[in-house]
Amino acid sequence: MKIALLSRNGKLYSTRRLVEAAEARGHQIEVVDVLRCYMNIAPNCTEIHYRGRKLEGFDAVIPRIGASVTFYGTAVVRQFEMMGTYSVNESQAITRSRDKLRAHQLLARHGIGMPITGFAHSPDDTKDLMSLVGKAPLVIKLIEGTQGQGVVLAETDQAAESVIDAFRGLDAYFLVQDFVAEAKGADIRCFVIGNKVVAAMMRQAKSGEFRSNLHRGGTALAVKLTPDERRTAIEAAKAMGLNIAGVDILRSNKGPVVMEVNSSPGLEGIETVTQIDIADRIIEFIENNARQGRTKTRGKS
Ligand SMILES: Nc1ncnc2c1ncn2[C@@H]1O[C@H](COP(=O)(O)OP(=O)(O)OP(=O)(O)O)[C@@H](O)[C@H]1O
Ligand SMILES: [Mg+2]
Ligand SMILES: [Mg+2]
Repeated sequence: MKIALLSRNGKLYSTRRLVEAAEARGHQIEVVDVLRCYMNIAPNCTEIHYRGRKLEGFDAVIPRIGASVTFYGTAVVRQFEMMGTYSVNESQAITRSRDKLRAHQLLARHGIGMPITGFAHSPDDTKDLMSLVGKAPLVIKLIEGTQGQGVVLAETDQAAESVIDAFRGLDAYFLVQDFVAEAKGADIRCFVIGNKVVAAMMRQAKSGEFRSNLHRGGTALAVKLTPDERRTAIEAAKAMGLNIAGVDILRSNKGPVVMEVNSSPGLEGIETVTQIDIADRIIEFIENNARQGRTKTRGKS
């Protein structure tokens, strides 16, 4: 197969591993910087150009779209889909999971467990919104944060109100969530490929911190999932329409609750901790599923 790996940086661990795995399985793979793709958008003529040449003949695309380039990155993936090229994660699915508001609505619609979550626009509704979600401690997070940035724990109702006012002052969209204290600063990253969880790790926040992100000094170890956790992760990925997903869940008193679904989950932490060759499993999945024209996006050329 000829595979395009959409990634901004060929030196990243995940990018290097996917290239290695594809080549080891006898495929041709090219790392393509998504921001250097440009498109000819005309009736009955769908093309992508890259550094002075036309990109063509690809059997599959692996999108690794960073949060800061979602808008342009998904447009490029959509263009590939319009050309009939199979994308292992579709543009629509990436867009769905990136927007935390939309993602939570979809999870709720599918009856998947999540922390009690509220959204509001007007400052006049802050008090009532807080009463819907429950009493402090509350977690307040920006809709488009990553690596734990913009995720705040408010220990009292007063602190919660101040944080909400501050976010509003910045014109930022955020959600208000019930704090799952019983998770004790640990969350579980489930790596889903197709309809299987192929690897999982638990991330524990450093002491004095409630955010378990490795970027915030958390540590990771392999973990055995319960059948309920496994099912929840698979259903969450399916609700987004993602074939490859990193589903983050918390162990709450009412069972597993999903915090977010990542469409470009990193490989470094989880491959290191579990010693599972996830890159190889991704390429294997593509071998079994990539077909010309297998995309839900309309308007194939
Ligand atoms: N409702 C909650 N209850 C308890 N802990 C929480 C809650 N929400 C978030 N956390 C903790 O804060 C961390 C960061 O939250 P979240 O994953 O939502 O933010 P993020 O900025 O999107 O991070 P990521 O880099 O994983 O995308 C979580 O990994 C978890 O440890
Ligand atoms: Mg996130
Ligand atoms: Mg997270």
